[in-house]
Amino acid sequence: MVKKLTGPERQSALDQLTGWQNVEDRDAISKSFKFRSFIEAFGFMSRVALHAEKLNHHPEWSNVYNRVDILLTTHDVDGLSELDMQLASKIDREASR
Ligand SMILES: C[C@H](O)[C@H](O)[C@H]1CNC2=NC(N)=NC(=O)C2=N1
Repeated sequence: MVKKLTGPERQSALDQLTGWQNVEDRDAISKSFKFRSFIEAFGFMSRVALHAEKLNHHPEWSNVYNRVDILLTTHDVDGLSELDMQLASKIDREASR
C-alpha cells in the first residue's frame, strides 16, 4: 500500500512540479489546462486515462469545451502520495505534446 506524504515530502515534491497548487479545503493538488479546441482537450484526457489505468491511480477531473480541471489525491490514504506526483508529471508531459 502506498503511503501518505509528510508535510516536507509533499512540499519538496510540489516544488518539482509547475503550476500545481494545494487545494484549499482538501488534502489534494489541482491544475487547470487549456487547449485550442475540445478535441485537443479530449485527446489529452484520453492519453492521461491510459497513464491512470497503468498506475491504477485516477484523477478527479472535469472538462468544459477546451478546458480540463484536474484534482489529484490518493483516496486510499486520504491525502497525497507518491502516485499523485507521478501522475502529475505524466499529465504535464502529455499537456505539452
Ligand atoms: C482498488 C484500487 O487499487 C484503488 O481503489 C485505487 C484506484 N484508483 C485510485 N485513484 C486515486 N486517485 N486514489 C486511490 O486511492 C485509488 N485507489
